[in-house]
Amino acid sequence: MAQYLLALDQGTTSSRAIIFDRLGNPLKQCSKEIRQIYPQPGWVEHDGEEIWESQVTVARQVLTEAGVEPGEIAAIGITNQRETTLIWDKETGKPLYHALVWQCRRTAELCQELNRKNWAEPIRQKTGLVVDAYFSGTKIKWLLDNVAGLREKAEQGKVLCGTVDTWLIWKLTGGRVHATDYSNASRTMLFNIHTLEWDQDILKELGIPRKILPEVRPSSGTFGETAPEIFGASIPITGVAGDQQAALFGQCCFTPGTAKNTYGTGCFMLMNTGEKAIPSQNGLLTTIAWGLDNKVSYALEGSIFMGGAIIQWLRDELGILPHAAQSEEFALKVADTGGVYLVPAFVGLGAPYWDMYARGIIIGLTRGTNKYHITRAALEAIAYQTKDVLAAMLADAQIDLQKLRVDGGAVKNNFLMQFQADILRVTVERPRVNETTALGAAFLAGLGAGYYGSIQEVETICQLDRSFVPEMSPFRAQDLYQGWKKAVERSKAWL
Ligand SMILES: Nc1ncnc2c1ncn2[C@@H]1O[C@H](COP(=O)(O)OP(=O)(O)O)[C@@H](O)[C@H]1O
Ligand SMILES: O=P(O)(O)OC[C@H](O)CO
Repeated sequence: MAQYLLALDQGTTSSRAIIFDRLGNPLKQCSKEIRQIYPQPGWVEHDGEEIWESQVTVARQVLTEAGVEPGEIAAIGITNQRETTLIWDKETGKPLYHALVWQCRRTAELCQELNRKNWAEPIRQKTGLVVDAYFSGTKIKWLLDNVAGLREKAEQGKVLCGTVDTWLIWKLTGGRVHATDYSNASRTMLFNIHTLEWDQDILKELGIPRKILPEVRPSSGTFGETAPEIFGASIPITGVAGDQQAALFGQCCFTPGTAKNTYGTGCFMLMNTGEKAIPSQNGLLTTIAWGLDNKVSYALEGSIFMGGAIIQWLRDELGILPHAAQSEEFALKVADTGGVYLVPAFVGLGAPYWDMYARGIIIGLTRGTNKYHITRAALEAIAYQTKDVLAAMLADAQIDLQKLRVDGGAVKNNFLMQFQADILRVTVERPRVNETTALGAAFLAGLGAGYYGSIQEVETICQLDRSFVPEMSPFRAQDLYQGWKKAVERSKAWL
């Protein structure tokens, strides 16, 4: 009797596998780190074979450790680091180059060229994205232009290309299915998010043959079955979504106006905007949330480069914090930051400022400033950045937000969550299951396999751990936030 769902979560730093029961409880989870390859400053690669090997290893391991037979898995859901691009030989199934990772900046010059050729506006209109090396499109062009013989092979239809989900589907189905889902396609900068087709004009400009790209399918539905030799029995793959969209789904943000923020290394905030693709006037991305029940839902997205990574910096580089978890205790040792602000523009500022020449500052220092003030200022900076993005989102969507759902490694920090609620003036809701990305993939797979009858059934599974309601006076919150805005101005255009 198939009673469980298996989520495969292929992230930037690790491959994970989690088995969930019908009520969304994680039964068992396994993970394996993957190597980060930096061939040149600003270049980031992964080994495609290692992505596959690590993912299949943890999938097998989780089944063994949980004592669950493949036949007890109703369906597999796949979620993945987005934008990262692979290219492989159709015959042998071998990668023809390392995967170019979303963080890789090697195509920045290609993007500037596209901007010079006035592609920014058409690309924004068609794909909802800004022209940036972050997305897959220019990565594919780079591979075709720079890997010897690749363009000819591509023209002859001998190679296949895709994001990490597509690579895993291809491998899991024994090379039978070359497909992706709408949410992943919407991160390539090649996909028209309105007509739901690969865009011929952009493909032509970048010299990418249509035939190397995968078929695009709804996020919930049939993608194929795993080859029997992989797990000892075939398991249907019925859910696929990019990790941030999967987290939005795992947080049950099903209705327009609901939003989640993930506090990991960086922060990614997504708001469901329903069947409307809202163009951003405030530096956010318009993206596809998922395709489900013959409908496509859209989202607005704001990306913050430095989130929990600021805490890692205090720990590893400044050495003033023994463990990330201790940041809460440190912050609570002082009543406030004593007027200190930390603007973590270590790699420039992302949404909504988009200033790549900004650099980090700590400002407002006095003789009385100590490590507790600085730690508190670092945590507060995460909350202020989130407020910046949310303000842009509310301006774009023209709505009011009552609640923000949160997940990721840093949400364990109760001080941060309370301060977030105080600064945003909205209730911050932390879910019972923090593995929302994997849970979202499991939900999509469960719906696609008919394991769950409806989205309403899934909604009953989402449960809260704790809500944080604003306690600080609105005047004080406004005052503090104004200080932040002033500090941000000082960090801009530094280089
Ligand atoms: N208690 C805590 N308070 C603040 N930050 C924390 C805490 N625990 C972990 N973090 C931060 O959360 C991040 C890890 O979260 P995670 O969701 O695992 O990130 P990712 O998926 O990006 O690797 C790290 O940057 C770490 O500094
Ligand atoms: O793998 P993560 O969790 O760092 O997420 C990466 C994002 O999908 C990049 O867009």
